[in-house]
Amino acid sequence: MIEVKNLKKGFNGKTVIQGASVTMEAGKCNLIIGSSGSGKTVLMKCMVGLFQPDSGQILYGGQDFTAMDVRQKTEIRKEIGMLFQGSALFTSMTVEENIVFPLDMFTKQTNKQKRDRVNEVLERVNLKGANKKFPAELSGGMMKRVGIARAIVLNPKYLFVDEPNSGLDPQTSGLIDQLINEITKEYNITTVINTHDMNSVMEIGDHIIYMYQGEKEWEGNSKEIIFSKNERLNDFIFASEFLRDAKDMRQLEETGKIANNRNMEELTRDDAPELVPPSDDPKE
Ligand SMILES: Nc1ncnc2c1ncn2[C@@H]1O[C@H](COP(=O)(O)OP(=O)(O)OP(=O)(O)O)[C@@H](O)[C@H]1O
Repeated sequence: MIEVKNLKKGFNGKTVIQGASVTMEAGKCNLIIGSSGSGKTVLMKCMVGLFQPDSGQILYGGQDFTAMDVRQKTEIRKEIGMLFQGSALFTSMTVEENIVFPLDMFTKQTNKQKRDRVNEVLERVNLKGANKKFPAELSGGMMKRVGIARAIVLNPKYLFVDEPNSGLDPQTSGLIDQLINEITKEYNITTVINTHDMNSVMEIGDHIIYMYQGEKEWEGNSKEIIFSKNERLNDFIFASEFLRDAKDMRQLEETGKIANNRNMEELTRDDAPELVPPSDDPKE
């Protein structure tokens, strides 16, 4: 679990994060959403220690990361896996060399142990045997999977993923989301994802934080987001006409004003009660 308490961060006198408080839960995909410039990346960079907050606290498993010295912060960083935009693979290194990099940095494992671990994570991301390939030989989705393999090679407790679906087609995006979601549950990782992708929000949004102008405006899960009454959030997620229509349909279904498929089956059974159209008479 990661707790962010009253976090503030600004640049050149302009406050970007205005006292955000939020908890990232273990074993869940915690999604940060919000329009461009709302502070999602700055919040994430503060959490992983790439930016020093102006004030507030970030607690990893109850320990205050912001108050730690360099040695203590390094210990926490060993527990953090990161996948930032574009996969950020080293292009001159093979897949295996890319994945072994954190093991070289942070462990004293033997070559055999490292090779075994690389093979294990490659298998986990369905890239068995891709060890000797170079990034240029891989598709965008495969590169993301190598990035995920590298991010989990140290068995992290925390996983940070920035825009996992950027540059991917919808189907590949779905597969990457699925993989991140499975890994999160399998290893009980606290996963934090910055995303603009509404499919991800609906598919893997165990816990969603909506940022608006540097503050947490709303939080909830993928079921609650559809019924939220928060106007700013609704303007953001239902920006497209299509999604607005889909939302209206879903609300009507939920409130029983229209028959969904299941109701329709029940209503058309031979023994179903006779359908009586609703009356327009205001007295009834
Ligand atoms: N290093 C920096 N120096 C100065 N200002 C910065 C810096 N990093 C971010 N900002 C400013 O902080 C604000 C929030 O930026 P941030 O990148 O967090 O937005 P975002 O919500 O992640 O946007 P996007 O969805 O486009 O990635 C922006 O106004 C940006 O210009």
